[in-house]
Amino acid sequence: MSDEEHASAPHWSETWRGVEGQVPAGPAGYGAMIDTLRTFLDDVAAASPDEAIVAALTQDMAGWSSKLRPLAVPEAERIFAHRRDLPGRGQTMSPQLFIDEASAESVRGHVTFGDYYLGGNGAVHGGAIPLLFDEILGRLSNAGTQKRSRTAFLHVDFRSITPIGKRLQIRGWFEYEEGRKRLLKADLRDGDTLCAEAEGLFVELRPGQP
Ligand SMILES: CCCCCCCC(=O)SCCNC(=O)CCNC(=O)[C@H](O)C(C)(C)COP(=O)(O)OP(=O)(O)OC[C@H]1O[C@@H](n2cnc3c(N)ncnc32)[C@H](O)[C@@H]1OP(=O)(O)O
Repeated sequence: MSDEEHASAPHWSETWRGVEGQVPAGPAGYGAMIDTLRTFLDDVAAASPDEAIVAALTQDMAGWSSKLRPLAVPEAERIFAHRRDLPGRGQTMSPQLFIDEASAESVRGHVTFGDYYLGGNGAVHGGAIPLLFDEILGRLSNAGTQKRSRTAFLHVDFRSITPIGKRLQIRGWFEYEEGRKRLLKADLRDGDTLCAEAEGLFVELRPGQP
């Protein structure tokens, strides 16, 4: 998907876009580069390359690392994971989350775990699913007029296998707020099948807390 297609896709509600503030513009094509990186990681995970391909790939990747290393900037100036206008925030640590509907109280979206997230026997790795829940609930906790919070705990129940390569539905919502504490819940479904559900406590940061 091109940056233009990303930008016109109905992914962020105005509510989320408004509260999440400015995003770094970044160079044209950044979203497409991250999409290519995601596909690349899936291809690496799925392939059984021969020795020549492994050697060539290692050399190519090392070449790109040496081009990128001198371009490193401080965290505040980084683009990776800061493009909140793009599905998946322009990062590859967690799977690409597409938001279909969002408000300050709840959010609904979809996600497909590629081969990169395979645990075994066609099931998504058990560590990749909490990443997704933390992503969606962390963003929801900080939506609306909320002050910034951090995850204090994230409890995940794995109810059935989460399949690789299938479009899954994800929802998140506020349960309650009490002082600085916000309890949020989320679930991940494959059609009618509940794959996993989560409960997270997010604690509003005091001034000066990192
Ligand atoms: C765009 C980005 C999207 C992705 C978002 C991702 C969000 C994240 O993952 S953040 C990274 C992971 N989280 C962290 O690193 C947090 C590390 N922990 C901390 O910084 C602190 O422990 C923090 C801020 C959570 C709480 O510390 P502090 O502010 O001192 O709170 P504290 O005063 O101890 O507790 C406040 C209340 O929360 C409760 N609480 C705090 N931690 C817990 C916990 N783990 N379990 C249960 N209750 C807790 C306390 O009991 C207290 O309750 P009450 O007011 O009823 O007495």
